[in-house]
Amino acid sequence: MFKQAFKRYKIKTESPDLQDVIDLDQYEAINFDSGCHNPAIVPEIQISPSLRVPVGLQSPNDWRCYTLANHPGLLVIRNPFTPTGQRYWIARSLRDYPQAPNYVNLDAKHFSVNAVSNWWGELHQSGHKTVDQRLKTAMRWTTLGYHHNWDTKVYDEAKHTTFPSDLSSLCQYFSLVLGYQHFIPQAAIVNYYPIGTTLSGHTDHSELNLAAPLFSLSFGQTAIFLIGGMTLEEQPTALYLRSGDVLVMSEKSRLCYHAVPRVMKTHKKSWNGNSKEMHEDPFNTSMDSELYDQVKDEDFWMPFEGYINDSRININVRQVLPSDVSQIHI
Ligand SMILES: O=C(O)CCC(=O)C(=O)O
Ligand SMILES: [Fe+2]
Repeated sequence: MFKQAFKRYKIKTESPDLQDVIDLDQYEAINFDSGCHNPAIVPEIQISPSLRVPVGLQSPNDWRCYTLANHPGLLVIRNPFTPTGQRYWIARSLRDYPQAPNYVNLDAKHFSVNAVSNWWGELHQSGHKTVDQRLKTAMRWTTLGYHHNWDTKVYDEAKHTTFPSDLSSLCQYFSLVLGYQHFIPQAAIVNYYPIGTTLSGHTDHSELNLAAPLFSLSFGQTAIFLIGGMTLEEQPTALYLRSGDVLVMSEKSRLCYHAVPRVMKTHKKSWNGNSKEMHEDPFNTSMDSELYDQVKDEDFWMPFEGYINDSRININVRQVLPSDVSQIHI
């Protein structure tokens, strides 16, 4: 069931039938227009009044948060970011996160040492369009914090670097707003999806702590995301994940099969536009405030725009260890 659905959306030669793909924006419009109660909207998010909103996010009072009736534990916060906030995370994911000592999929056999250690810096050096294009599309993932070993599917205490504190604060904020008191971001995979690339069906079960939620941030072009059940036999649900969307896999959905069969061009560039900065007293001091200012400048932003115009970025954040454990014991 899962594999058939994956193939149906992936199909390249013709455009797939998108009728069954859940569009949270449409869904809300239809239900509000007809005045009926929307069962997919999580009725209320409990927000602690003492929590200060990080820079680059809208007030949680303005968030729209959805859950799917047949996938308990799956939540989507529909783009809680401001345009500048999106630009900041896009720039961090491209310029900074792929830098050594973080791990990337690029290897020294096929790419220069500089490209492996500083992909974005290297990308604009060659002066050749085809060389740049090859390097641009070759980047598929970087790992942060505990680095997942894709072959053995284990995390290893020896392969551990500092988790970026800005991303940690952001995800901790999301987790607190949603009522998870003890979430500690310890590992992240940043996935890069040039249009035409996919991620096939899998479950994420390598973490020692499978009770903790998983936070998945989407930026750039739109994904069709498939969420299924605990086995590949169950029929998955398809939904659009758009730029800025925050997907949370918790409880029953934490170990469900999921995939990205397609990345589609969007005409709504929600990372462009005026950010209504709503508070003067931003709390996320771990953010790179220089970068936050720079991304507002169109000249500085241009190369990032060039990348995100035909790619999607996903930042996938997990807690690896049980809350009372400080390292992986071998
Ligand atoms: O790109 C996505 O939305 C999902 C990525 C994912 O499932 C993963 O990194 O494990
Ligand atoms: Fe996954």
